[in-house]
Amino acid sequence: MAVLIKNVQLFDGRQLHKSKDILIENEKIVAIEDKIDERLVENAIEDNYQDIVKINAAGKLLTPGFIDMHVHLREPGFEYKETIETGSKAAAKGGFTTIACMPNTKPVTDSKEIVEYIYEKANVNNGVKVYPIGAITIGEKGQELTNFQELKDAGIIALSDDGRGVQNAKLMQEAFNNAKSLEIPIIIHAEDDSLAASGHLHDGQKAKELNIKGIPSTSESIMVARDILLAESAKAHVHFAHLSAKESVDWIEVAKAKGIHVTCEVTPQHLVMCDEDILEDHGNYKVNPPIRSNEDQNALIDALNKGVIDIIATDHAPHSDDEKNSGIEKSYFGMTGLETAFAVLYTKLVLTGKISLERVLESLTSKPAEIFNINRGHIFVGSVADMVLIDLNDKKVVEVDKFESKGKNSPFINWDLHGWPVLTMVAGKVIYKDERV
Ligand SMILES: NC(=O)N[C@@H](CC(=O)O)C(=O)O
Ligand SMILES: [Zn+2]
Ligand SMILES: [Zn+2]
Repeated sequence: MAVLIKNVQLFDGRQLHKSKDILIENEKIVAIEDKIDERLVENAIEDNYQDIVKINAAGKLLTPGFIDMHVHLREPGFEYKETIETGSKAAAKGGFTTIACMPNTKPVTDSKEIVEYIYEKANVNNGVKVYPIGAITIGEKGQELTNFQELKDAGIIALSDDGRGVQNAKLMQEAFNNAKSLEIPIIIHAEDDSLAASGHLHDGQKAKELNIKGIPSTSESIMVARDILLAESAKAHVHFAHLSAKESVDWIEVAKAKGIHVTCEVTPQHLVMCDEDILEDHGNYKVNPPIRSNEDQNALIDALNKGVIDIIATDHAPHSDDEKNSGIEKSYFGMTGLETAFAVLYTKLVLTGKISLERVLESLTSKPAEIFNINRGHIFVGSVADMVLIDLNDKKVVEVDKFESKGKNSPFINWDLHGWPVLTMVAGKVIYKDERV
């Protein structure tokens, strides 16, 4: 099987090219040229008894398949919220071809059995590559470290207690020391429980207005500062999940300048919203860390532009309607995001001139690949054909009824967005296609 994509704007993982033709044979990209002569291709392919699919992609953008290092697939244990299968379908529709899933499942991904279970389930789906993330502590209880060697041997890509912060500094120091000796990155959910103290929204104007208990920025930034220090002393790689506060970003800038091995991510929701955008007391606006002030939002955008923030990750966190539809105080934390991520970023950041298209694309492709050592994220001759075709001019209102994800808890419902993935391919095989392509 061969695919010839013609006249497409190409982002190769580093830069944009105006118009290219790309030939894919079997799993790989075999040619990228300004013009590929179709007759030559047809002859070559007939000789090899292959079928050829031609796609005229004039006006569309082709990029490496997106890589999302922060997804909650909820399996095992919370299949009513999402399964590996429904999450993989949502990923494909959103243009993601590689995702890493967080360990706050039931049971928690704290043993090789659960890692193996996820790999088994993931491989029977549409081809989206799923990497499990193992827990730092047993049951994510923050008391006893898991067996990092066993988890590494089973194939985890990183360690995290996402969903909660590890409160005990001594235990965290030990975790960094062990992770360093095995060269495993640790992804930090930065939250100090005593400061967060069961708040629900950013501790600012909106929380006051709605008379809802706030979560101060210091609950995040104190842990960012602590874990920079602990990672520094262990010489380990620390990656911070879903940054929300200006002060956290300031500490990361300092740490990077000192040469500490620190990387971090930001979510689309924290980049495009601030607490003033919370229009009603609805659970869909509730996420941990909370959507913070406009000043924080601007600091996050600025940091992504400067490279202080390295990558974008969705923190796709599906929940059931019952868990989200009874007001902010009673709802669970978390937002779905795989299917809307690119259109949200493109419409609210690229079209408004706040961030360049290249920077957004790089943050979703080559940068996460580089940081987590994944052999994807580029479109070069010889690379595996994990790619997504995007119609930048396509404009649609977000309708959750059309989501592949079981989670309908999106803060972007009814947003009018440009730039939708229309075809997603893994190793040369089409795994999602808009009916109009
Ligand atoms: N982000 C969230 O608000 N929720 C996540 C947990 C997490 O990412 O910390 C979840 O698992 O639902
Ligand atoms: Zn988290
Ligand atoms: Zn998360």
